[in-house]
Amino acid sequence: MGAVEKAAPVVAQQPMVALLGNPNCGKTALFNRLTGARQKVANYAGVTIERKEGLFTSTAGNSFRLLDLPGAYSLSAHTPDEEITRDVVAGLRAGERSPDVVACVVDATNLRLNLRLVLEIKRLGLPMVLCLNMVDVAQKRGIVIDTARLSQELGMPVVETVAVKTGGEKALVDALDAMWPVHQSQANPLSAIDAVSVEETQREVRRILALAVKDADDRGNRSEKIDHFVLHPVIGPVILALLMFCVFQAVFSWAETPMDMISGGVEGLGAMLKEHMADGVLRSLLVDGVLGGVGAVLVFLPQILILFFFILVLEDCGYLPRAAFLLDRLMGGVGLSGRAFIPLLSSFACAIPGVMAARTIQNPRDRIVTIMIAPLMTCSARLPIYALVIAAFIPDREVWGVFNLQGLVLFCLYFAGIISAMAVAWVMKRFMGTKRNRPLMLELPAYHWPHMRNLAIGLYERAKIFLMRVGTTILTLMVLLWALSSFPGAPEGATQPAIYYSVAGMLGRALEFIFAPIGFNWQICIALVPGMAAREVAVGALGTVYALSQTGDELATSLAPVIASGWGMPTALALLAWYVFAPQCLSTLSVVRRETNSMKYPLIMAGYMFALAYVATFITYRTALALGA
Ligand SMILES: Nc1nc2c(ncn2[C@@H]2O[C@H](COP(=O)(O)OP(=O)(O)OP(=O)(O)O)[C@@H](O)[C@H]2O)c(=O)[nH]1
Ligand SMILES: [Mg+2]
Repeated sequence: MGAVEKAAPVVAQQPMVALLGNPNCGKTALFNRLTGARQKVANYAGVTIERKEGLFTSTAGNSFRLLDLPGAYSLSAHTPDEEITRDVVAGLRAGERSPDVVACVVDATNLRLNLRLVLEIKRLGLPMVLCLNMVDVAQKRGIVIDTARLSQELGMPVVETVAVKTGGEKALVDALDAMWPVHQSQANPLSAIDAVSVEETQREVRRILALAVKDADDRGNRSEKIDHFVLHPVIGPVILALLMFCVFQAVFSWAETPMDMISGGVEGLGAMLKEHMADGVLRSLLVDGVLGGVGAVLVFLPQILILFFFILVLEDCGYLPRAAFLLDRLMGGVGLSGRAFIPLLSSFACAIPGVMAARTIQNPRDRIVTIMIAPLMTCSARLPIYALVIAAFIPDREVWGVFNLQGLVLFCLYFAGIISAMAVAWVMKRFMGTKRNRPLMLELPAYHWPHMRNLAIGLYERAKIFLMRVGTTILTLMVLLWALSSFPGAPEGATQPAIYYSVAGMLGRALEFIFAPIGFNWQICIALVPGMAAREVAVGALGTVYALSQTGDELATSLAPVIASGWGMPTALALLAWYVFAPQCLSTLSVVRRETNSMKYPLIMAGYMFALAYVATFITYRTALALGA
């Protein structure tokens, strides 16, 4: 081997270091710590699995490229994620440079599971360094690892890292520096891995563990004590429900001040424009189109961030896999596997990553059903609509002394989405024929306090995505809608506001035939048209439509009071029901087409969701009318 290495030339550009390891061992945390903001996120060519690459410069001034690979349990790939990881390290992916160094990241508290992959990768013969990550947790649990011995047994440098601590990555950087200059090398064929049986690998893992690791008696540790309650068959679900409940309460009560500040700012800006600009087309475009539309969506940033703050905290401290575990039985009841939990949970952010995450489900029927119900989970784009209508119609008061009524309604809307998703899954499973599912086997990580840096990065990314959408898609659609709503102008002797006679007004009135039975007026109908492209656009559209509907010269203040005086309670409830079900997101439908590689599923999805939406809205509206709400 030495002779071969001497002959190999030094890597010409910056060497490529690949971070590889089991899911959840801290690769991404390490990646973020090493690269900071110097990262590029894209997809692997032809598939929708995220590819993260970054750059970093070591203390010695050497510069490396870093690749964050999808987590894998084994190189004999079982899931599309694992396939990518295998192909990239083995240099089998066209257009993808194979790594020059593999930094294998392992969870130091779970070497028994993690070392198997290490041994597999070692057989590829690439230069390697082993990162014992989470040594902070290992230490606390009294796990003592003899790194020198481990390094000797594995035949590679072994370093200890704490990816969530400043400076916790230093040992890895030093180890990479020690490998400088990096020589070109070629991975052995994958058959080298298959040649060794799983049992043999397992035996080798046990042998090494016996030599290098002393595990203090693990029983009675903190996580297990906590899990005694959290995973309890009765107490567990109660805790889960309470937690979720508090989250939705907070979404309303904490967001109030920042929302007031944003809408105050938007209004102030509008007032300033009105004062300093002559009345005319440009002023109307800026005030009614841009500020009225975009401003109406922008105020929901605080609520979205608060919701994600909680989701990220729960994920980071290790609660989410437990929730999956708790819900496995519930999902089993409708014929879904617990594996569907993660895709469905992601769908609360947005159905698109959810649909893509369904790739990790091996059973094709389960996968299809999961994809089909993902858009029923309440995505963050619905939040603006829900929040707007709730703020306008649901009184902000206490119920039973503890709960805030607005939060309670929001909770119910989320719940309605979940329940109907389960019902649809159950029906689809009937149609497709049933098949028994194996119970969920999940690695439950130890609980730990969430890390500020991870939280901050997660929230920053959410905010960026939201603001990008506001600045691009929503802004464009708003300007377009403003144009459609402004021309042609009102005829002589008009009795209605000008928008009533515009192209959009005509369109809205035409649609009223379909939507009047479920309680929507022509303003809502207009807003639904651009709202077909993406849900939150409808809020902006209502902003524009109502800004242009204002008669006289008074300023269109925030939207909530305007709709509160314009709609009845039945219409408000009907609109909420509509948004629980309506398939108003073209991007989701196109991703479903791509992921299922057929037009059939997006069409079925759009069809069943429209039908559900219409029926649910009809019932809601008629019931509310009958009850005299
Ligand atoms: N205490 C502690 N926690 C860590 C450490 N490294 C990572 N974590 C936490 O472990 C969790 C998983 O980390 P990630 O970086 O997302 O793991 P990953 O390997 O990228 O996971 P996948 O992308 O799903 O394969 C996060 O909650 C981190 O905050 C560490 O060294 N110490
Ligand atoms: Mg990761």
